[in-house]
Amino acid sequence: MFDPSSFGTMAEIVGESPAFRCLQSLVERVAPTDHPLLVCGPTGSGKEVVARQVHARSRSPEQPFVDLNCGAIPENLIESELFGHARGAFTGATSQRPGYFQLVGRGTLFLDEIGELPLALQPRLLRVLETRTFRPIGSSESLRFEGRVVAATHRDLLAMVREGSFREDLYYRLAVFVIEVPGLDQRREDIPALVRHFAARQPRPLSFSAEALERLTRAAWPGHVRQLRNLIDRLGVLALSAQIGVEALEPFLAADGAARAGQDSLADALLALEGDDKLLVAENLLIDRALQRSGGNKSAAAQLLGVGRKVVERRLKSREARSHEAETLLEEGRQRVEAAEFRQAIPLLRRCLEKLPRRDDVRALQFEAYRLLGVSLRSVNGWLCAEACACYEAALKVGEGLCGSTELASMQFGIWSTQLMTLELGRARATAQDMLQRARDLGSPAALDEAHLAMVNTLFWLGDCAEALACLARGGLLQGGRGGEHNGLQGFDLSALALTFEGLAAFQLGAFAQARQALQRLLLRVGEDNPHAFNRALALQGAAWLACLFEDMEHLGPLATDLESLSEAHGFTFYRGIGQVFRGCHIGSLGTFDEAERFMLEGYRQHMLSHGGRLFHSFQAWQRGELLLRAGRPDDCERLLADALDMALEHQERAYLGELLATKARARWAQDDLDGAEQELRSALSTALALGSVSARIAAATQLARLLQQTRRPEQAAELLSRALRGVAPDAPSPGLARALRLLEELGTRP
Ligand SMILES: Nc1ncnc2c1ncn2[C@@H]1O[C@H](COP(=O)(O)OP(=O)(O)OP(=O)(O)O)[C@@H](O)[C@H]1O
Repeated sequence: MFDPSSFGTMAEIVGESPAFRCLQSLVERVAPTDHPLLVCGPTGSGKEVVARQVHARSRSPEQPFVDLNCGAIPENLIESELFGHARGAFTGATSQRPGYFQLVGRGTLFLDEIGELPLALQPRLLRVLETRTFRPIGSSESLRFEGRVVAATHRDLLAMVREGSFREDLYYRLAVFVIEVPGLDQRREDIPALVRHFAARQPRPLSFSAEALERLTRAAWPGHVRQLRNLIDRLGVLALSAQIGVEALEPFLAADGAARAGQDSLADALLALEGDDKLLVAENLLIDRALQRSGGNKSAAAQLLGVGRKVVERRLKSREARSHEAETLLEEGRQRVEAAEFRQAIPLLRRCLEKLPRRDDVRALQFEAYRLLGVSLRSVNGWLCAEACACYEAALKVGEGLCGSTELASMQFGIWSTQLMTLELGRARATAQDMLQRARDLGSPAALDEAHLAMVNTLFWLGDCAEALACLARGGLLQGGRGGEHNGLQGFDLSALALTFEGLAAFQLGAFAQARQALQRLLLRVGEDNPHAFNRALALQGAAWLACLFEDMEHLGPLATDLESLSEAHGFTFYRGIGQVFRGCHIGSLGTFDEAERFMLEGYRQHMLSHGGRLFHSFQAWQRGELLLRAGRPDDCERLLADALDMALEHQERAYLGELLATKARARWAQDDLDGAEQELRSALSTALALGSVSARIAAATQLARLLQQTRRPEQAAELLSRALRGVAPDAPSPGLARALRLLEELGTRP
């Protein structure tokens, strides 16, 4: 609602967990831009608090923060609330009334529950975002919208787009930056600080014993921070003493649980249980619980269940028969897997899982069945198979506390790598977070190094290079971990991966000397005699990638060829694809455009995309776009990059977002659309600033300065370029920086 008292106020925001820090670092970077934002997260997780924080850190915190809940206002009123109306616009409009687009001024319009915005109004909101103008109902005059829209939702908007209840074009307009607020279950480390924060706000400040805090940290919070805050508020009023121990807490937690244990939620919980036949699952649960409560006495259990003893006996018998059948199927499945007959193993293991009851005493069988099914599916369908990944996830869940932690950590690595390859970056980050936790509990340096690298790799693709470098530093993995072997649980050479991501992240952050050092170290590793083919491929990949960024064609050619042939010989399909893309980059630099394009297309489509892998798409699209520009095909380049941008936005893959935007802008320029190119270059520049990508900032600013120079605005060009280069160390410059410095001199300004 419009609340003038809320100008610039910011609720205190509490959180220190890695997931929360990630969120904060994104907020810091996007807040000072004027891009629309989409804040996602479960109900009660703190989306509005984050939106207020964005406002408080925006360029105009003194302007209003206007909050409209799209789900709470009747459909027929939303339009006039948003746009306002002229006098006499409709019956009852006795005077002119300004809408939120006007009232917000240069402030923030927070559209909560954007998923509830009626379909009919969605194109109108899109128009405002695109043209920055709007017309009140019944008025002939257009007004300018000068504020910024921050939308929030707890719904899966992309799923709504797919089913047609939310417009795709509006989604992409809003989702340039998506801020995902993690639920409390993904940041339990924050619970103690939140408890203390809410406790201190009570009229009678509360204090909690260590055990009570521990109990709260372990409890389930389906209503997230709001539910936790409500519980502390209730304790503040009703607890007998201000010192809260576990005994004082327990009744409140139980009441909280009971309050939500309505019949609907009970049924929902049963429906969410695993197994195809939910009725059978529910029946088993009831029988087991009744037997447990009656100490195994079947007559007493039958009484509790409200049936005769014979019924209980019959059900138990048929259950035993099913278990026996499941065991036989599992044994047959195992034999098939051992004989590498994976295709035949799959139906056996599927049937085994159908027959197994969901009971604690058969967890070991379930774990084994899921694990073997995962292995078989992966062997038949490749390691990006979603069902295989789901099997590993299920095995991980039932295997918790049952089998060796190292085995579980390996399984989690498999899940993470599939999520990363398929660009499910939000889920990959959550898995990497769990991996870190598990590795710490396990106390295994190899698992910890692996988990750190999983996080670094994910952060890089999410476009958070500063956090990626910080994570490498926290894991002691800068400069490849300096000395000592760094092999993960899977036996990979983690030092080569650490150097690769250090180099890539440093390059994006403008720390070119650090990036060059990483390249040198990788080149040394490539030169070493390495009997482990996969580890050699990792080092080749890193070196080739950095050589490509530094336009070091002398090294790139042989590195790319080696990577391609080594991967082909050993069946590393994905790396073969990467090798071909780099070869394309090298051949393109020699001016053989058609052949270069063929290599790039084949590498990406045949060896990556056709196996479901989408990682690397932005890099290859950027490089292919550059090639098309040089080949004089700007219209093809523009089309390619528009698609690549859609994909990047859909997956929140921001590693090369600024570069994609800048190259696309140049394609428009090459088609003589100077105005369009200028606008897009400005947007590329502000995106690069928001992402903290110095390389993309330099590229966009250099092109924009050239355009300004060409359109007779040399002073503006010099001013813009020297501002963009501020703070960038000129030593060991990247080719892009060297070009920018040359242009600056040409414009008569000293760097
Ligand atoms: N990180 C945090 N630090 C302190 N308080 C928080 C934090 N996150 C949420 N809260 C508090 O939790 C409550 C719920 O937060 P908020 O209203 O922002 O959630 P929401 O995700 O927008 O919920 P909904 O989806 O229902 O609109 C508020 O009282 C808010 O002050």
